[in-house]
Amino acid sequence: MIRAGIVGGTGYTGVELLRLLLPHPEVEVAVITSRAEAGQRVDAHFPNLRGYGDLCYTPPDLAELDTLDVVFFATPHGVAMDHAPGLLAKGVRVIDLGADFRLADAGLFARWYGMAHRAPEALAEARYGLPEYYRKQVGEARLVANPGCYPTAVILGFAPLLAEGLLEDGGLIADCKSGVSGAGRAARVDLIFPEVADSVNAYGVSGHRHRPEIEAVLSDIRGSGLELQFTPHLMPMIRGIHATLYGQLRRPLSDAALQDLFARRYAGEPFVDVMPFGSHPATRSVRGANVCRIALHQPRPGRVVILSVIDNLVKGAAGQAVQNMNRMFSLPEEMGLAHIALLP
Ligand SMILES: NC(=O)C1=CN([C@@H]2O[C@H](COP(=O)(O)OP(=O)(O)OC[C@H]3O[C@@H](n4cnc5c(N)ncnc54)[C@H](OP(=O)(O)O)[C@@H]3O)[C@@H](O)[C@H]2O)C=CC1
Ligand SMILES: CC(=O)N[C@@H](CCC(=O)OP(=O)(O)O)C(=O)O
Repeated sequence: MIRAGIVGGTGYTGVELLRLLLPHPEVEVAVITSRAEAGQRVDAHFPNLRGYGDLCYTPPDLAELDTLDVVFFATPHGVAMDHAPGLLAKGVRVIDLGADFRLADAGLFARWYGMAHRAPEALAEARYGLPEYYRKQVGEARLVANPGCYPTAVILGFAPLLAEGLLEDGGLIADCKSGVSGAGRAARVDLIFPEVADSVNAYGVSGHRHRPEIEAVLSDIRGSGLELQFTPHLMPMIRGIHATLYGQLRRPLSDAALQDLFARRYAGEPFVDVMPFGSHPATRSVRGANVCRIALHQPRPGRVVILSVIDNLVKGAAGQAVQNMNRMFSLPEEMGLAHIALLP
């Protein structure tokens, strides 16, 4: 059995990790941390986990984490970078659901996250945990940077066309909507029910920290630098990300050729569903499942619109982290991730 620890076990992604890892046939969750709830039973706070053991929260303690096989950091940025080097030195593998190791360039990290990177050596060895594009690297990694939720939806949608050099540089747009759980569980007035219900707003239009992540990864996949407009919106729903991606083709492609390109690129990928051409995937169709559903449109010749939906807490966070763990420990990638989305 893989002995796993979760740092940040009271947040939405930490609890989602528990939902996926407690029934995982090859994993024993040995440590779950919370500073605020140390000593409390996990299922006293999260009754959906009753019947899955008697785990209690402990304070984050490096000596205890040192003894594990893998530690997941489901913490705000700036936490994992302080612990990862010590854990790696003890042979513990690390998966960070936060942003500490996503931007390979420490200068870029400092600019967007407002803090100097405190573990540049670990940053240099971290691998970006999007198995559909970095499967081999994830399999060999000791430290995996789990992608951001918006970047997962945007990259999986844009990458097949960009990798083939089929999109013009100008006019790449990612217009995205997120459920409120994307902002985490910490109390904030702008996230209480009367503030978010029955209303929609854009935010971060002039610059959101996921933009450099998306641009860096798509540039890497394409093999040359690119820029895009990323516009996130907060939606009055709990889970889900819906990305509407706009691009202009460099040369004419029929609808059937477009569809075939995506179908071939994601053939055999257990967690990417290329829907019939012209479909309109709903976030509801991925709720609770580790899947990204993609649909293609070409409303006018050359204008491509790609729709990509994920559950931010599953394929956008905890599910992808388990997929990465499976890969790092040479288990089948689908293990423990066979959930069908909740409908309605
Ligand atoms: N929500 C989402 O949809 C997604 C989130 N992410 C990222 O995953 C990470 C976790 O997100 P989320 O679950 O939403 O966050 P939450 O705010 O819901 O939870 C944060 C958790 O981290 C713990 N924590 C906070 N500060 C520290 C610290 N200094 N040391 C140790 N533990 C700490 C908290 O517990 P306590 O304070 O009691 O120790 C809590 O359990 C973030 O980096 C986020 O950006 C990534 C993709 C999607
Ligand atoms: C709705 C909402 O507020 N979403 C968050 C992004 C999700 C997240 O947690 O950020 P990471 O993926 O970088 O870890 C935001 O826009 O800041």
